[in-house]
Amino acid sequence: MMNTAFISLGSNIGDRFSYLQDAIEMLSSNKKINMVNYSSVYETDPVGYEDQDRFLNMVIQVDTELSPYELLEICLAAEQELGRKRLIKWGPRTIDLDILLYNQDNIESEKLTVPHPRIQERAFVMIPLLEIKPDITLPAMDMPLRILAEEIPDKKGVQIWKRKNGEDAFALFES
Ligand SMILES: Nc1ncnc2c1ncn2[C@@H]1O[C@H](COP(=O)(O)OP(=O)(O)OP(=O)(O)O)[C@@H](O)[C@H]1O
Ligand SMILES: Nc1nc2c(c(=O)[nH]1)N=C(CO)CN2
Repeated sequence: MMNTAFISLGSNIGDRFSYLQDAIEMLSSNKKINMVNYSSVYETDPVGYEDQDRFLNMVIQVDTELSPYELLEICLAAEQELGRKRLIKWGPRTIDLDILLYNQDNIESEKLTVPHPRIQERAFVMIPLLEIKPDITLPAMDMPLRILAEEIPDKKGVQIWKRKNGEDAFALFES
């Protein structure tokens, strides 16, 4: 069965854009993952732990035959491969991949919580997510995220860094 998932990517160490590109290439190289869409790349003020460099953040949409747990394993493996180290909670990282949504499923287990529990607190997630899916609704919410996000906190801390051009899923990385 084909499933749709939204994944957020973030990086604030080293060549941040290359980490985003490499992570997307790793996910796309999996035969069971198809890139469907992606947002512009945003430069964002750090949230949670503030004494660190600004992030590049973006959101991608994929179609996949993988279960949510298999998709998580692929994301964690890509993080490992790209040198992610967990030193400080919410601290600097070469790459962070979070599963925001998987269809309209609600998943709550030790390993995985979907929808990602902090979507609605994070302008750096909501702005790119709404860019690619303006009418998105979170499961068990009777209102589109766009309405819930009208009073997005810290909107000023999220600025376009590289604008998406065209609909081709790889155009972003060609220019
Ligand atoms: N929706 C999800 N997407 C990715 N990882 C998740 C999700 N829900 C739970 N996890 C678990 O969280 C762990 C990763 O935590 P991590 O250190 O990346 O958190 P973080 O990205 O720093 O913080 P935050 O969760 O606030 O974004 C993974 O090992 C995974 O098992
Ligand atoms: N701007 C920004 N801040 C963060 C980010 C992130 O990706 N972007 N990730 C965090 C932990 O998941 C904590 N804080």
